[in-house]
Amino acid sequence: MTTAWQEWTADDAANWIAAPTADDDKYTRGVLGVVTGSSDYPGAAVLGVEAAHRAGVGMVRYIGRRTLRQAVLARRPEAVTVAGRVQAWLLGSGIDQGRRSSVLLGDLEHAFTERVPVVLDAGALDLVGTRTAPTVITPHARELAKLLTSRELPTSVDEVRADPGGWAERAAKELGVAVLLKGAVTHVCDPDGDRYTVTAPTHWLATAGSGDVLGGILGALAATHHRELATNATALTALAATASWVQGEAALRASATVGGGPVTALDIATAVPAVIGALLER
Ligand SMILES: NC(=O)C1=CN([C@@H]2O[C@H](COP(=O)(O)OP(=O)(O)OC[C@H]3O[C@@H](n4cnc5c(N)ncnc54)[C@H](OP(=O)(O)O)[C@@H]3O)[C@@H](O)[C@H]2O)[C@@H](O)CC1
Ligand SMILES: Nc1ncnc2c1ncn2[C@@H]1O[C@H](COP(=O)(O)OP(=O)(O)O)[C@@H](O)[C@H]1O
Repeated sequence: MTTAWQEWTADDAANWIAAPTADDDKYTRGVLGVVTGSSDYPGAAVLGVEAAHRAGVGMVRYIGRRTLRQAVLARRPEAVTVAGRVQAWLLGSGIDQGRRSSVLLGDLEHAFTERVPVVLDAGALDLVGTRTAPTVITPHARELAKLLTSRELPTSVDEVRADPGGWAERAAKELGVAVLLKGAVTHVCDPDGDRYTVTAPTHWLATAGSGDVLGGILGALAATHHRELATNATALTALAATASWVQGEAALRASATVGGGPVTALDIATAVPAVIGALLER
């Protein structure tokens, strides 16, 4: 029997926020490794790292070429640009799949060898299934259509948009990973049959870089729940729904501060701590 899609709520999201304790340090709280951005899209690297910090990760290790490291550090001096151990990876935002250098491809593939949870976005989506690490993919409709077509499940962006839940489910089953399909209603599901929708509370969310912010939030949540994910990979699905909920609520809050007006991706990231604070108070 197929279960209905369940709308993710504030109470659901509140169950998936990890607050630090007296026993914690930055490492136990979770370190997120990030391989994102490119000379075409340096901003995606900045936005993802910014959002991860705002979502309460212990530390971010950003891996990328010098100009990207400089851009990230200009916004977030807290970021560490030295390779080392991480508890989760965020890969691909702002990367063009067709223009990956061998060094970049090496960095992306190396991330997979560690068997820690991986968030795959944009230019790293094609790596799905190449390793067994717990994985969540975060495509929009066009990216999902392209990915499925490349895996001998031909479809089009129009077909995905007409039945986003159906295609998200098919992708989860075919690829064997959790899927977060972005849209005005975001569909999150996994091969085990967990199925959640997250309805955007404001359409101002649809702004350039908003998805890069989502990737940072989700990466941070995966890193801060690394212990739980080690024994329960399906937690990644709940964390993905939570990240989408936090992103939407942050956009709503940011918009409220300007009388319901427009927000930028950076505004969304900046509003994330207040959303997390409110969830912890519930
Ligand atoms: N600040 C940053 O660093 C940002 C970085 N970003 C990063 O960018 C990367 C690419 O992500 P994406 O989703 O934009 O690209 P993609 O899936 O290839 O789709 C392209 C499609 O869009 C269409 N299209 C283009 N212009 C259009 C127009 N004016 N009006 C209408 N349609 C238009 C175009 O159609 P065409 O022009 O070919 O007809 C094509 O179908 C990704 O890595 C992401 O992380 C973003 O987050 C933004 C902020
Ligand atoms: N009409 C809409 N209303 C509200 N949110 C939307 C709408 N369309 C898209 N979104 C959200 O906006 C974000 C766009 O992300 P994405 O497509 O990756 O763009 P970008 O690559 O510019 O970051 C996603 O989180 C998606 O769920």
